[in-house]
Amino acid sequence: MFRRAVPILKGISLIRITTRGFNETRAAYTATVKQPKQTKAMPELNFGKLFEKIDELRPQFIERLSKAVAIPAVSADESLRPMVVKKAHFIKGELEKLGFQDIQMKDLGVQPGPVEDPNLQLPPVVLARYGSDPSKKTVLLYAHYDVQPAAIEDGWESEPFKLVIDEDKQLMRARGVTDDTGPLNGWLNVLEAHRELGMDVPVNLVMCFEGMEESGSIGLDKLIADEAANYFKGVDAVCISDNYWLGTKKPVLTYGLRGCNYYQITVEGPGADLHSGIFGGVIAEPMIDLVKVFSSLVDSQGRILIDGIDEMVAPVTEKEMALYDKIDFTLEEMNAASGSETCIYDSKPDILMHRWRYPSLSIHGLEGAFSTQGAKTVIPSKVVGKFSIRTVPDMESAKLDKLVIDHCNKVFKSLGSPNKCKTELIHDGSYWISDPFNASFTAAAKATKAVYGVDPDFTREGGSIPITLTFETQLKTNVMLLPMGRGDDGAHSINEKLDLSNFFQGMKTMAAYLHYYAASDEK
Ligand SMILES: C[C@H](N)C(=O)N[C@@H](Cc1c[nH]cn1)C(=O)O
Ligand SMILES: [Zn+2]
Ligand SMILES: [Zn+2]
Repeated sequence: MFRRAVPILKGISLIRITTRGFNETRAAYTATVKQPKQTKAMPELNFGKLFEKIDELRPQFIERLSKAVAIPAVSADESLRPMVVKKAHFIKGELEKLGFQDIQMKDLGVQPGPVEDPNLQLPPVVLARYGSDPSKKTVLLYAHYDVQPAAIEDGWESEPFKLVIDEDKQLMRARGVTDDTGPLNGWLNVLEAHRELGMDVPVNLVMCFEGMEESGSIGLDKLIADEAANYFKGVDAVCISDNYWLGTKKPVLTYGLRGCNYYQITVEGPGADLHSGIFGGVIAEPMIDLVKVFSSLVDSQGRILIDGIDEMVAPVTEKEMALYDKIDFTLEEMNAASGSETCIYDSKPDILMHRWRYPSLSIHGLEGAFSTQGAKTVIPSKVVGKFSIRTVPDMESAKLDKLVIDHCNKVFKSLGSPNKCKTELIHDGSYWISDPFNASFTAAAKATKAVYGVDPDFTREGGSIPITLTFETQLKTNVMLLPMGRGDDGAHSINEKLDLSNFFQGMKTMAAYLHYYAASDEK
């Protein structure tokens, strides 16, 4: 290793250090992707002032987050679509205040697929730039401003759309704090800290914030394809902060995601909901048919029962197996995150493989059925069941759809029911797996070390960010996932939280990442 002083970025001192290669975890990654190529020199930077400023701006950052999470931008709820649009405008306002340029609200048109309102408009994609210096690299920062549904009756300790700071636990609670309003705000705050310090932002920024991620990123693929040679021209790297550490202690960088194909099964028969005392045992009940079809999809050990799916999954290699033991994660962390001891597997490799590299099928819910307290003796006339399959290499989406729909049709036919049954895809998003041996991952690893004092683990994510592969293929760039929150944050669940330390350390990591990436010899 050698050190030599190199020119100083405004406000940041810089010492160049050659890197010697890759740690074991990263070397083991070769199991599933290409061989690593050596990344050249990466400088050491001093972030003292920048990190102090991020801490100092705490009241402003909490206020911005509090305003953002107060807007119930639930993309899955058609009746809340105006709120999703309101949040887009809130973000636009913040971008304007922070001096972003070329801010555009991209209209994606009418929402396709099964919707109640055939004229339902998709929420806009918010685009903005900061800087256009041809001598700098350009980083595209993607995040989503929509959130999952949430209601206090689900068991929240406090109103889901009101930011609560729990001083005892040193955390913030509200829908979206970790997924993904907190990280989205993180990028705005990083920019604010630079401006407050009069510090040069070391890269050009292109922001891309969407409002349909939680509903399959409908409409965004086309926008990215259309803008690849326009708004997104010159993007060198894409950074997404929209997932979580695997556990609660060790920071991670993420190089893979599962995909998600989301389906609905509609079973209908009687002309109206009926009295079960009058019609029970006499007419064919849609709910009974639906439960039969549901039960044919998956067993209680999580095994998918649809023929042909297992055959599409890429085989496990020895090299890949060696990777799992090195990851910092325990069954106890898994249980703590689920709030139970209901895990199907007890070994770390089994848990990780079933979370990252095998498909899973989840049954999410029902429309049209009696669902409140009490004992209503009704036969629902039409029920719509929702389920999804998390997809992995090498599953093909269209082939999977055919297997799923043929399976449901076959099982329904075998029931001999006079009802009607239709299975359809609501949305899909591809899995993604990348080569983490590039300048963007190296910069993020350096940033993580600078903030947390440890090397990050390199992980895959069981969840999905549907647009990731599209960025990679359309912009022909690397994508790097830089999570802010922890594995026990309760994303999509009740009492979603973000630890204050993760918010502030996360913003410091984001800031440091931009500087390390700018200073890297490679793109
Ligand atoms: C990981 C990310 N924060 C997330 O929660 N993604 C959603 C996206 C989604 C919704 N429907 C299909 N994909 C998820 O993984 O559920
Ligand atoms: Zn998300
Ligand atoms: Zn989510």
